[in-house]
Amino acid sequence: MSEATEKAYLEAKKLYAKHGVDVDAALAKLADIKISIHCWQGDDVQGFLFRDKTLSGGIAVTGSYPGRASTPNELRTDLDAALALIPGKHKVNLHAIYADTDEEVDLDALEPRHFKGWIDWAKANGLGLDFNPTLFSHPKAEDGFTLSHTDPEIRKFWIDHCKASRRIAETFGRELGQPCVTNHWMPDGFKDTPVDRWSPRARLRDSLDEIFAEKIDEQYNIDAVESKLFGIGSESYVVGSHEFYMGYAMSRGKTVCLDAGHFHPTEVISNKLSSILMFTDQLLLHVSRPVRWDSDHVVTMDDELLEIARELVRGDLLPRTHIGLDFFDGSINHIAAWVIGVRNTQKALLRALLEPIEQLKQIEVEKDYTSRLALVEEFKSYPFGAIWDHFCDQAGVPVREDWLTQVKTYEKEVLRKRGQQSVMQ
Ligand SMILES: C[C@H](O)[C@H](O)[C@@H](O)C(=O)CO
Ligand SMILES: [Mn+2]
Repeated sequence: MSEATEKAYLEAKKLYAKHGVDVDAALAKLADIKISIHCWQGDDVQGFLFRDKTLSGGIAVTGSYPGRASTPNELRTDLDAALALIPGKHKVNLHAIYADTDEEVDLDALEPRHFKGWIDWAKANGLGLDFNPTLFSHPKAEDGFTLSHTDPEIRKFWIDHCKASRRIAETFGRELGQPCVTNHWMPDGFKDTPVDRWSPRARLRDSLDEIFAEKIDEQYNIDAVESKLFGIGSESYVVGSHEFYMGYAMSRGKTVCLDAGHFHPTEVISNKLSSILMFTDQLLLHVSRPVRWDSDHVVTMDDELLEIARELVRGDLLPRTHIGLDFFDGSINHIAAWVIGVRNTQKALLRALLEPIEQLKQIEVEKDYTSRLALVEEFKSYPFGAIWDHFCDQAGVPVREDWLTQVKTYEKEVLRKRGQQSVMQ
């Protein structure tokens, strides 16, 4: 560590200690938090199974930054490059379309062996894996309906795909010694106001019940369900709404997934965490950033990210929350996007861990709202950056923006040599 970094760290530590904040304990907690890094930022949600299919499902990637991964090996090499710039040991979140196989296999016939390359790589790198069935970018999802489709044949195809996905996830969990979270998200919905809101939801409920009827040990696989308010082409009605999945998860013992970009523009997920975890065991987060119509911009250190982190820390909700990221930006360096998103999420958690929580809670109980506001505001400018620099240094990853130099070198030596691909979706 440079002398200046060390000095700044020791000075900062003294300031926090004045308020009874144990910086070492905060850093130990931070080191234990795994972030699930979504593989799909690395290739603009293209996957490897259906290379000629364009992205569907009411989500979109814009931008054509050169060098996106187009093979499993390239994607893993890119993830290696990003992970080298991120402190701690994490998880990687795969979608079914990222199968590593030369076989021509459809989604309903996928098996754990099609993901052997990922399992071997995760094992070698001490990483966990999470999973998602892919219910989009496929001919059988072309009219925007999957598990709630009116055609029983199409529903069966997607039910079989989700069943296959849970078996793959179970293998991930068993092989890697840590549970795999399998998140079920599907785009089903109508562009315009439907006449019948009930029937698609009844069909979705029944399809999910059939998928989850197969017992899989929760030690290896945790099932989550992700709602959405609207997508492109499903502006008026989404079958899997927030209320639908709240009810479904609560009644079936499943895990709710909250995506920060899936609610009304002024509605925030930070205010939902304590309510949901009051009544369920676990929660999955898709940390993202909505911007107007888009739910998936790269995570920045904005107010909502900080508030999510504070809720998790102040409510002691971290042990019951799986933190995943979900964004895809094709207009910037794909590796930098991962690094920015993960490091920001970690930094927000550190800021929350460095707050004098007991003192603030006591002040609130005493109804001294003036001191509450004053202290919370003052703590926003406490020198958490010096503590973060120390954490990065101890973890052997670049301090501050030094990581960008490595990304630029990687771009020059690896990404630019892959050639210019057109990725505008
Ligand atoms: C690719 C993911 O499954 C997708 O982003 C989903 O999680 C989502 O948020 C869709 O809007
Ligand atoms: Mn999501």
